[in-house]
Amino acid sequence: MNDLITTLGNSDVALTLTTVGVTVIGGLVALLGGLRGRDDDETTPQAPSTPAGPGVEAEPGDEGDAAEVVREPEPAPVAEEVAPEPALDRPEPVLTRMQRLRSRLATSGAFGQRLLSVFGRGDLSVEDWEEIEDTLLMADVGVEATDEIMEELRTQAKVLGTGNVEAIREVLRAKLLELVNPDMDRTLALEGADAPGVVLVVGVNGTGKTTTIGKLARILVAEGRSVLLGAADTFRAAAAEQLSTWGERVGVDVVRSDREGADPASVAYDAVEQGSARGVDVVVVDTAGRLQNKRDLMDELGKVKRVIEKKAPVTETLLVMDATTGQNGMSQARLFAEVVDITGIVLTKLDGSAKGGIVISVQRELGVPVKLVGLGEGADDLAPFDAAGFVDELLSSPASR
Ligand SMILES: Nc1nc2c(ncn2[C@@H]2O[C@H](COP(=O)(O)OP(=O)(O)OP(=O)(O)O)[C@@H](O)[C@H]2O)c(=O)[nH]1
Repeated sequence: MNDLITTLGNSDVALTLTTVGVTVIGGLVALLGGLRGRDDDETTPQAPSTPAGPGVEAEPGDEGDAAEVVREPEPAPVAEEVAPEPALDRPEPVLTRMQRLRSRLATSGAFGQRLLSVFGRGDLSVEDWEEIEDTLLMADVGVEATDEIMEELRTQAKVLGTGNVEAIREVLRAKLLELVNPDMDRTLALEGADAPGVVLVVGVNGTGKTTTIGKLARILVAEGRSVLLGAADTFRAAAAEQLSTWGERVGVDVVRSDREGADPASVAYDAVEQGSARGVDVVVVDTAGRLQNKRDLMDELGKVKRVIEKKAPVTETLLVMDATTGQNGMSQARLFAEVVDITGIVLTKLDGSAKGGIVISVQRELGVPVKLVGLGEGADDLAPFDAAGFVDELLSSPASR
């Protein structure tokens, strides 16, 4: 019908037919919407994105007709929700995305560059060494790793001379690389055995969990995988809405309950069950991260995981962490790690943080690799974490970027 509308739109007669077509679509959509409204108490999958949206939007001169549909008194709220459905996005390929994001990472977390500028002063005073230590601590590298780096720098500075910035850059590069650990396996486990891969996403609300899932869905779609999302953050209805919006943009369905406070484990189960039935490659499940106390969290996340695993094993459990929250974020991360087996960390908001060192401290603390980094609010601002690239950017001079 999409093609039909687009083709017919080139003649006057067709314009009339198109108008009828749009109205019929609007009516059907309203009908479906009405049914959905009555199903409020059930966990219902979102209707798949209809391809009519792009066709209708591409039609020049159709705006008035579409607006008419929206103005109809009866179906108005639903038509309003569905009629302006955007054309499917074409997610940016991962490689392009990484190149674009590297400069943003550099300008935000470049504490390495600040350290090198101190060495550029030549003979270092006690105050200069303190400044180096403070810079590392302020960047959330952590006390232990800071001690290690300081020791290495003091030793090597004696041998190489503090003013030899290029040689010190190499020392610092080697040490940071060792601490970031390029040997950790950062691939996402997305392959289920005779079942979809299941990615469970946990973390405190506000860290960027839902946004990250939206961005991750785009990456997976760009890689040619079929995806289904599960909105098991039932604590806040807006979270499911937000997830649906992300899903619609790349043509990914969302299994959700419209009832606030529905059982998260049952939504998660439905998502995995439907994912299996449809034969999708990956199901990504969003969860609520309220932290009233450890017991509640353990009960809720534990149950979600147990119930999902009646259907298929969870292949990847990602902890989403806000890089700007420093030590507070670290203690939350520790708590989540006690409650579920974290297999990877997503570090968000690295663009707004001068604390790139959190990569080192969180990996060291949890023994789990940072697998993805969020570098902005844009749809394609999520990239796989690349240890060597990260360290190089920390140390690169602004002129070389
Ligand atoms: N600058 C920046 N902002 C981000 C990034 N990731 C997420 N955000 C923003 O952080 C805010 C919170 O993101 P959400 O995805 O709603 O957080 P959440 O953890 O899902 O929280 P709930 O929806 O309450 O469960 C939003 O304004 C996002 O746009 C990032 O990498 N960089």
